[in-house]
Amino acid sequence: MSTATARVQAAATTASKPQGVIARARELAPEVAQGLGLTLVFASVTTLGRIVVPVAVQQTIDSGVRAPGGVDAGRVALITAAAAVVVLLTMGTSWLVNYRLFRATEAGLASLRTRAFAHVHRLAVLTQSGERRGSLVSRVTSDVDTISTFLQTGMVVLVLAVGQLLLATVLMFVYSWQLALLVLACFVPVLVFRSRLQRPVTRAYQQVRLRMGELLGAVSETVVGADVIRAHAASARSWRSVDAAVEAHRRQAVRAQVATASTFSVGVFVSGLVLALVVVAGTLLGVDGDITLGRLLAFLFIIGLFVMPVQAATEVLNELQNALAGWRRVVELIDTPVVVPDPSPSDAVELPAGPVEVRLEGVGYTYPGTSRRVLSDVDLVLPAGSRIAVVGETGSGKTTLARLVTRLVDPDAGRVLLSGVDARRVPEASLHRRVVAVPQEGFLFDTTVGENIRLGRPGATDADVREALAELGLQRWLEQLPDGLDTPVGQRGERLSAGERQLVALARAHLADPDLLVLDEATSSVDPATEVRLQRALEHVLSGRTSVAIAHRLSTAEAADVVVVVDAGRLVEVGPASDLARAGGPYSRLHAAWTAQHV
Ligand SMILES: Nc1ncnc2c1ncn2[C@@H]1O[C@H](COP(=O)(O)OP(=O)(O)OP(=O)(O)O)[C@@H](O)[C@H]1O
Repeated sequence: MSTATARVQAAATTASKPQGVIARARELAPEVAQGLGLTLVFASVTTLGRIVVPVAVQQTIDSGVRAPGGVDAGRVALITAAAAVVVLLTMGTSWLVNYRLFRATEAGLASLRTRAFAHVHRLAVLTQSGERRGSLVSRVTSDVDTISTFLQTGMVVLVLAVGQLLLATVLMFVYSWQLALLVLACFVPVLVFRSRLQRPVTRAYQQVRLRMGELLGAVSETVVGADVIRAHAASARSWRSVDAAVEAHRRQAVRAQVATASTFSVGVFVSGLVLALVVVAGTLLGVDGDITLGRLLAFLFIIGLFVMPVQAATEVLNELQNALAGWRRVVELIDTPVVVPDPSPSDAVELPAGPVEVRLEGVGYTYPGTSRRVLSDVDLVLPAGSRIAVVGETGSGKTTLARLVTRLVDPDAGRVLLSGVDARRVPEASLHRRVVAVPQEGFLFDTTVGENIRLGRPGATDADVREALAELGLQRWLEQLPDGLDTPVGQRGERLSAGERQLVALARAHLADPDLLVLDEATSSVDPATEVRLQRALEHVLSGRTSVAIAHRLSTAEAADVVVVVDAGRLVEVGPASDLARAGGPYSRLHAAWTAQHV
């Protein structure tokens, strides 16, 4: 087991216990607990305020309306006014409790979201890749939402409910221990029964969420793959899968609602029954002179105060479980070690100025979670300022080589030296200012052409962007665009052609002006005019700096100073294109195949 995997597992184990999750969550979002003490004081005042009404009823009746000397109107007015003041005060403290909790939790959750998002970015490209990307996003969005639901609504309810339950119980015993025992005798079995009944309800809702996830998956697949679906006339098939997912969700939601309604009805039935029993038993006690009318009426109010928290607490305990599960997933994400960690400040070294020399010494690499070595024993020196083309069959390891050179991954054997410095010792921020990678399909953001190019050098002016385009010979292309630099590119750049997207990606790299450029040449075919533009732009982008191009075109390989041939994870040939073409090895076969394509 690798140390990284061991660390992930250790983090997951510590955080899997509820205390562990809560302790780690407090470290990650300390704002949530800030001022909690005062909030709890306000919550206690609010709870105390709730018992004012039954006490006022009892006092009004027993010592006001049924006062020994007849109705004491002054006393009734005094009690009513006092009760009104306390109720108003309670309204204020209840507002304060909510406000303070919202403010603290929003601050905590905002920093948790930021940390989680930042961590997702820092995780290796590999950890983010594939189906995990969706689940990472859901951790930062829906998992944090379950936490916020509990903290902002559930926690207040829970704190108030516990206080209210205790106060109501004490008050019931103060007014009539016999009736209090009667109420408890009815509710204890209900509590036991409800917690049993709650489990299937929880499970049913988990299933509902699962079905909702499947439904969203089915719908998003039909939206994202709309073109393919239409092109293959496969709409019927996709609608069938969406329909099936909608139906599965509907059935599960009904099942969950039926289960909830059953537990709710039991609660309503028992509260009604208890009220009736208390009225009967209270009347009998009253006849015997054991309870006053005021106390009996107050008691009926208190039953309400007792029932409400019992019902609310069971529901909130559910939310608490969801929130704990949410915390656990977010904490696990944040505690997942970064696969390419930044060096410690004492170990950090900046790259020397000027074009970068790349040296690979005994480099080997195996993707995490796999056992096949995709690169082995790679020894290679790429002189500063030279132009290198990497060629090889699909799956031979070219992209992996590029990832190692740009430090998107670290080798598990050997080392990568950039201008003599181990890439692991160069801080990420400065490394990526000097070393820029241009992927095959450069991602375009849903903004203008100018903004997308400016991404290469934030702070560049429009004039800088125009100058970069002019240097690449793209002035005429820019003039053709409907709004010049302000032309919107659409989502993922879909309003531009594939070739134009590549032009934007090249301009972005040129503006960044790196000392080492690693480029995965696009394979998508473009029209001849754009092809010429691309070739010319590429020439400019690559000149004057060290460049490593994963070449898919003969022209790129032939223009390079050095061609590196990768085959099944090994370097099999290195040398000038003209020499390799005559050597009769793998490159000459590739060269022959390319030439045949162009005949
Ligand atoms: N993220 C990954 N996880 C696991 N295996 C991977 C991953 N990326 C690539 N591989 C495997 O590593 C091997 C080399 O892949 P690589 O992408 O480096 O090849 P390539 O030469 O760039 O291919 P192409 O020309 O098709 O882009 C392949 O067998 C591939 O299946």
